[in-house]
Amino acid sequence: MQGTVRLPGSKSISNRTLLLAALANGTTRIHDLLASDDTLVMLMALKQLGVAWEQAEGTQTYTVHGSDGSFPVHQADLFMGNAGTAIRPLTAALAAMGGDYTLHGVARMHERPIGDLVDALNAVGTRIAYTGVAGYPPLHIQRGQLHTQRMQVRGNVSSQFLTALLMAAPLMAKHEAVTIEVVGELISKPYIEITLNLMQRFGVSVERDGWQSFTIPAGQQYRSPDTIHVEGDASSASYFLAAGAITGGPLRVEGVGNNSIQGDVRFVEALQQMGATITMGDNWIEASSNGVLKAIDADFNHIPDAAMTIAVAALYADGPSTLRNIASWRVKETDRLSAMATELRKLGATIEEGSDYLRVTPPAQLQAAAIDTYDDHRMAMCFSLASLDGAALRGTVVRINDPQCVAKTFPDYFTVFAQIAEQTLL
Ligand SMILES: O=C(O)C1=C[C@@H](OP(=O)(O)O)[C@@H](O)[C@H](O)C1
Ligand SMILES: C=C(OP(=O)(O)O)C(=O)O
Repeated sequence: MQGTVRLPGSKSISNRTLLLAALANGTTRIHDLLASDDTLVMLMALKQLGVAWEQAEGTQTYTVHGSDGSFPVHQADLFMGNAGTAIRPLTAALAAMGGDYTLHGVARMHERPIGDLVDALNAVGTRIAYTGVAGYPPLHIQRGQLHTQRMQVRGNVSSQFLTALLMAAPLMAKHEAVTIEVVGELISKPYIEITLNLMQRFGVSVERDGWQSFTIPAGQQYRSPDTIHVEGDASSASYFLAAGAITGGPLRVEGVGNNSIQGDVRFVEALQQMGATITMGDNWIEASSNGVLKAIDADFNHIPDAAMTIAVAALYADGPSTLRNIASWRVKETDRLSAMATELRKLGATIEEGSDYLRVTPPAQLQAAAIDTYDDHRMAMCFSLASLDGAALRGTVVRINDPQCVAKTFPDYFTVFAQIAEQTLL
């Protein structure tokens, strides 16, 4: 498969930028915001909270009028879909502001943990209650009495809890510094770098001691940087880069490159280990190969989303591959370890599913299969790769059930995928 794909905007950067712009002093113009379910959830929530924004017609340029640290509306019932990057940061920001808010989402959102974040916040005086099952949304937030100089949060279930506290911290550090300590292990670390980078661009600096503690000096206010340009999504890039590696390519993605602040660009290191050739510019990445992929055995804790793409690319490798340290897969859009194991087996692979690892032994010949997607955009996108001709394989008939779930982060994924496939055939 050959060609060039212009990537949609990064989900992680889009939703962080929207929230920071909404909290900031001043007006922010955001270019290339991701258009998807997850960003729509954030945009609609901000509108309900009284934050004014406009979309320039026919573009993904948005102008957000910052509320200077305090949303105008103090009572709201907010639908968060299944967007972790919306519910977690908004919970912390709204709890810090105080008001009367409920946050809820789709059924799966009510099975995704949020207890470590709620514990961290309630320990310093916020009032967040569970209206369903303890530890999970829906949540009810009321006004509390804050004493936030020292906060503690666990980071072994999701890094988004630390991200949420960091982004809300300037609201709580008006007169005294706030220190956030990470208790135990922290997973998905590169996402914290995205958070700190964007906070910095909005004028807030954070002092850090490695991954252990983060101090937000008192008296800082988010200030609009005027303009923010959202990079292409590095996780979305992984499907096309893997397609280049599986088929020989070259396949190029535009929108991310050497200058990216997203940890998922490190997906290319895994492809390189598998024998692919990667070239990169400031704003593009290209993958090609000689059509033979090597098996890989690696820790994927730093790139949990893009790692799903490796699990499917492993079908084309020359032996068994092992993806380690991916327990967080179990609490995302679906139990991804179990879903991945079930669907890879349908294609003929031999799978060992551990509590926090997956071992994929490719079959001699892929079998045609109908793949279930579990309302998980990444299941739909990464299994599209199983339809490709590897060097040693003929194209396989893969049916993707319920493909519309890609709307979470990449609504026209299958149109783009089909365009590249057709161009290659011409
Ligand atoms: O902060 C972020 O933007 C994200 C962090 C990761 O979650 P965990 O920290 O829960 O692994 C990732 O899987 C998610 O898609 C986006
Ligand atoms: C885990 C994901 O999403 P969320 O931001 O909802 O956690 C994902 O996009 O793979």
